[in-house]
Amino acid sequence: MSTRKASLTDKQTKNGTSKYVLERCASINEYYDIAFKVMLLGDSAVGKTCVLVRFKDGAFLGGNFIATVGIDFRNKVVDVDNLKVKLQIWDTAGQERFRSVTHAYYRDAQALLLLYDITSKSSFDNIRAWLTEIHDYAQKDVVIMLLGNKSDMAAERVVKMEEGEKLAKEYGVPFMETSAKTGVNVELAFLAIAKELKHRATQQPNEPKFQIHDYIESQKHKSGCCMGTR
Ligand SMILES: Nc1nc2c(ncn2[C@@H]2O[C@H](COP(=O)(O)OP(=O)(O)OP(=O)(O)O)[C@@H](O)[C@H]2O)c(=O)[nH]1
Repeated sequence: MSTRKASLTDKQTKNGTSKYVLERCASINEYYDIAFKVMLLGDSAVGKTCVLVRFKDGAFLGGNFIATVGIDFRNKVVDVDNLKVKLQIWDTAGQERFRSVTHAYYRDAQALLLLYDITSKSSFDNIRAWLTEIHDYAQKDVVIMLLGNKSDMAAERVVKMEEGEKLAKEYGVPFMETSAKTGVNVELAFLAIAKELKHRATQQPNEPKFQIHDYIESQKHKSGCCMGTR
């Protein structure tokens, strides 16, 4: 598939860390009970690839920024209430010229992580346009989460956390600030999504609905870390 010109592979090869490619191959056969497709969306350079690599490998892809070409994916299996949940996470190119490629993938996604960069006002202002695209191309009941990334860059911040919260509230979606560099809230974001999707897929009629906002709040308090989570 020509459009899956592996962005991660490109980046990793250029950074001399091709072990990621091998790890991806090894993980393909990992056992799982249930699988979901998750997509990362947002402007170019907001940190989508770095958030994915942080979640998958616990590492930060620093150094020169190399834009994703087209779309690529990586798998990660997480435990949710004694079930192995495989997240197939699609990393999309934020650049406008790849938009028609990524549109084709929206309809298969059960969850979308929509990112902006807290040091980039334009990436935040474009969130409304991204939500319009989501409305046009994604499934009606897709799970959406808004992430304000690069929370470690406090000195360069131009988007207040309250602005992110307000926008998320307006659209009724969960929100948190993340840092692919320090790892703050990255795992929590994906786990919350995995739990929501698992509950939707397996919920019995008399079972209470999973409350993703409450879950995020409870985890935030449990970890004693509240920086950047709402
Ligand atoms: N300080 C800091 N830098 C980050 C963070 N996340 C990403 N970056 C940097 O931001 C730049 C862009 O990151 P990418 O993950 O490649 O951005 P992207 O959204 O995948 O960009 P496209 O592939 O063009 O869509 C890189 O130089 C990263 O090192 C973060 O949380 N903190």
